[in-house]
Amino acid sequence: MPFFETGIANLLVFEPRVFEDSRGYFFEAYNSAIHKQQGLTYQFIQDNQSSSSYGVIRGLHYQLNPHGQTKMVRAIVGTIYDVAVDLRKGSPTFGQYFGIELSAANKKQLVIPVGFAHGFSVLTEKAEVLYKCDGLYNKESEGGIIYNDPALNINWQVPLDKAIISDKDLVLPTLDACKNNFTF
Ligand SMILES: Cc1cn([C@H]2C[C@H](O)[C@@H](COP(=O)(O)OP(=O)(O)O[C@H]3O[C@@H](C)C(=O)[C@@H](O)[C@H]3O)O2)c(=O)[nH]c1=O
Repeated sequence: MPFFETGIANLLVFEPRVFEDSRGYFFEAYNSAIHKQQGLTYQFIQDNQSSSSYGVIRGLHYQLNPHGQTKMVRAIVGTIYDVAVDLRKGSPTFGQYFGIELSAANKKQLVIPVGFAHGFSVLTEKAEVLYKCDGLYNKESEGGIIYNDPALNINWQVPLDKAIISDKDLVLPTLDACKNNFTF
């Protein structure tokens, strides 16, 4: 199976089999049957794409239930450091994060279940990120955690004094300040 554990339950890395020949390469970026064989039964209904320059940090974001989203994230241009924070009530890894480089070159994807906050930093001059979601965007359910929460202590792998961050993300609360709102 092309899925690998991360040390956080149900947070998985997907590594597709890549077929290379004289024309270039081919791979299945998503095949629902392979996910079903792994016991993953979500149905993706929204695809998002964003482009960012070096030093951008987006996140950490989540949507509250019943609008929580499973996300399957990859970089199709450049390299990102992708981060998922476990927000699931009662999880032995609550408040812990997993980070991984996802790149156009390594073709890895992070499968992030409902109950995680998600964010990424951009490690190359430019990165384009594509992610599938099994729930639609719901502005009223959006929530987030500040990228530099000392309790999370995320190493974003870019200089934080030069990071490019949206006004919205700069005023997000710490995990401690919002943890009682979670419905996961
Ligand atoms: C996320 C989203 C945003 N938008 C709009 C709202 C806003 O005007 C504009 C930009 O939105 P944001 O600033 O929230 O974009 P961004 O900061 O890239 O938000 C994304 O960050 C990553 C880390 C995630 O995990 C995503 O789920 C999403 O939250 O796009 C949609 O129309 N649909 C969507 O699904």
